[in-house]
Amino acid sequence: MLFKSLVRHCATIYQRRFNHRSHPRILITGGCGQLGVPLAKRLRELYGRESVVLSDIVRPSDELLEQGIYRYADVLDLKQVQELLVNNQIDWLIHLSALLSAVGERDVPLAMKLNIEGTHNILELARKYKCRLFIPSTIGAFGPDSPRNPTPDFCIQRPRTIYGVSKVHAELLGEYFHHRYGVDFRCLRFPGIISADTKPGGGTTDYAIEIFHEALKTGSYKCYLRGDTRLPMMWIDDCIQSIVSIMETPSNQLKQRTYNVSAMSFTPDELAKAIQKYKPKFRISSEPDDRQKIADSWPEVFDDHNAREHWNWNPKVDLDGLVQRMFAYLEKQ
Ligand SMILES: NC(=O)c1ccc[n+]([C@@H]2O[C@H](COP(=O)([O-])OP(=O)(O)OC[C@H]3O[C@@H](n4cnc5c(N)ncnc54)[C@H](O)[C@@H]3O)[C@@H](O)[C@H]2O)c1
Ligand SMILES: C[C@@H](O)[C@H](N)C(=O)O
Repeated sequence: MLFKSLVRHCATIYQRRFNHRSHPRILITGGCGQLGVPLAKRLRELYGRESVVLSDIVRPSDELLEQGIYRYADVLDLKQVQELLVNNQIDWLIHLSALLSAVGERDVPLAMKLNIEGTHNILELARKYKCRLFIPSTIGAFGPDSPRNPTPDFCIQRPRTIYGVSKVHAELLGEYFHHRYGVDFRCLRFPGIISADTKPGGGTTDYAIEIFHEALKTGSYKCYLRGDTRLPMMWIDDCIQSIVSIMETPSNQLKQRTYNVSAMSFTPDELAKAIQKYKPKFRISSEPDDRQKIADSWPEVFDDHNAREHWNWNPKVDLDGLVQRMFAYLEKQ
């Protein structure tokens, strides 16, 4: 007992003196959303409960508080985030706060503030404190002039949503900070992320989650996109694994700083067919709204061969696997 605590004490002194840790200390901004909650859970499994500080501006659930450290932090307040970085000796900064595509179009001034000014604050802090920085981008960073099937990493990007514009801004500024100041910036462009236990935050791809809840509740779903609207999608566990993989990849192995990652592409009609294997009576109809125009400007199929080649990106879940996982979780509730 005495020997063990002596060893622990020496290890702490060693780590403090040489600033050497076996695990990174991580701060997640906007961490109470669809991606942040499962990401914090996975990072705590990998690096220890105390290594991850989850932050947001919302009141966390009791369950979330029990899982580890939570701190209030508004990314528009640089000093607040700075204090957290310094006090917790943060090594990795994972910046998730953002307004998504559909909600962004409803409040452009707020989207500009949060997605652009918030990102400026985070980049400045990553530069000052030499943090490894992850900012997710999206299929929404492409627009109607981009090749849509497939969409490669490098091509014309002229998005028509404030969300897309703010994400291209983040990609370019992150890469600029990397080249100009040596910031270890890493960015993945995600497709629509599908999860069962966390809710989507107001994007164009949210239908692919809502449809499961309605299938169980009413047996039918009226989709706000046309039945033939093809979009890239990904199961949440693959998304979380992609973040862990890119963050763990040695910097010199990354041949670019922004990568497409994909797993599958489907239309509402194809998803409905896959659901009918479990719920044969399920019916889908469609009444397109403003989100149709957004979806029509986005990639249909994402080309992510660079991520696969450079750091072995390899998603595990396909459409059938996704449907099976959604029902397995939701039917237990
Ligand atoms: N979910 C997807 O399908 C998807 C796809 C591509 C990219 N992304 C990106 O991943 C990131 C996380 O997405 P998500 O789906 O978890 O979003 P979400 O909307 O579920 O969560 C965003 C969080 O940001 C928080 N937030 C809002 N204003 C804030 C502020 N001023 N300071 C700090 N936090 C604030 C919100 O409270 C919310 O919890 C975003 O950058 C998004 O663009 C998501
Ligand atoms: C695709 C992604 O960025 C988000 N789910 C949205 O639709 O806005």
